[in-house]
Amino acid sequence: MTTTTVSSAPGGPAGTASRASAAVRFENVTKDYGSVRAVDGLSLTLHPGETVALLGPNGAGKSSTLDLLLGLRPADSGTVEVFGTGPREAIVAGRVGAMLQSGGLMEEITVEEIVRLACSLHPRPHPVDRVLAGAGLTKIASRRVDKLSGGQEQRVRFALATAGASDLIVLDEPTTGMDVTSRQAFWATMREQAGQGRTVLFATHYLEEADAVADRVLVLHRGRLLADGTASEIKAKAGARKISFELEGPVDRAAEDALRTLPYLNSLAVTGRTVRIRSHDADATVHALYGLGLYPRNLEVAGLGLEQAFVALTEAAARTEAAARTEAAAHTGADEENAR
Ligand SMILES: Nc1ncnc2c1ncn2[C@@H]1O[C@H](COP(=O)(O)OP(=O)(O)OP(=O)(O)O)[C@@H](O)[C@H]1O
Repeated sequence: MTTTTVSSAPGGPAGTASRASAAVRFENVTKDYGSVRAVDGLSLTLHPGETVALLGPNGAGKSSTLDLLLGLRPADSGTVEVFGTGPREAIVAGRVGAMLQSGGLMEEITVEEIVRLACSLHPRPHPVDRVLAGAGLTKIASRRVDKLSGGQEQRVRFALATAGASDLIVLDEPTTGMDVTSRQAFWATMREQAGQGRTVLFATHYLEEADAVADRVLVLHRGRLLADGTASEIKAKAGARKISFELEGPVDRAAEDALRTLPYLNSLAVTGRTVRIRSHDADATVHALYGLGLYPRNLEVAGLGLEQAFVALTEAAARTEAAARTEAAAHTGADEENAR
């Protein structure tokens, strides 16, 4: 049987004070859609003032996680708290602003009117002009919402998310469809919001945005947290430095065996005389390489981008899962064999 814990309000039982100081707290949260487990025992804490990127391949559970956080769907089990209360209480108190991926905007209403409406509904509204300017909408304030381009619609959604002084801003793939200039303006506004102490959580497929904007990166895979750290820490976890060089002669078995003894080795690929290595600590690996007496030439060391790190991590997780499935299937086969 699964249970959903009802979150406690601030000032409640012992232990609540530290819980309330977290902006977001997930504890062992699970969400199923029929036979699909979208969120699988997820635990995490976001602290006030953090800007956090939520990454993951398609279907990793990013939108489901945000839906749970916003109280749009109930968790099947576990606890979801926003500023120490349930998501709905936090939203009613005006503490959360959200920009979701889809969701139709009202029709036959102008940009200014819809923003004005959002401001009027917020318990702690910002001035309408400021919200319009922050989302780059001043020049198209009198245009009808149903006549906007996809990127302009995104900016309206952003304006709705920032209509008041919310403490947490949740954004699901916010810059999809925006041109480069709009994106830059968007992130400038977002940085301003974060600078005022707001917590910002955004799901994105643009890894360069996560790298440039986020203090912290969460990588989801099959509803589970695969990595949690700064962009640099995520890169390091994936074996973040690439080392390449050539050897004078062909790389024979002895040379390859010697290379495999290098410290902090994440992967080793040999093509003819060219050797490519991924290392968790390039300085230590290169230092040891010179100790092997192999005389590397044209040595290059390059950083792994967040994108490559993300691909490396998710592919490694998929490989581990596939190996576990194969092993489980082999066990099942052996059990059946033994039973005969
Ligand atoms: N309403 C739903 N009914 C059934 N299955 C769903 C529903 N919503 C999501 N799923 C499934 O749950 C899993 C997680 O989906 P989710 O949309 O949370 O992932 P995501 O990381 O946001 O993906 P994307 O990057 O493609 O937006 C997927 O397997 C998806 O097919």
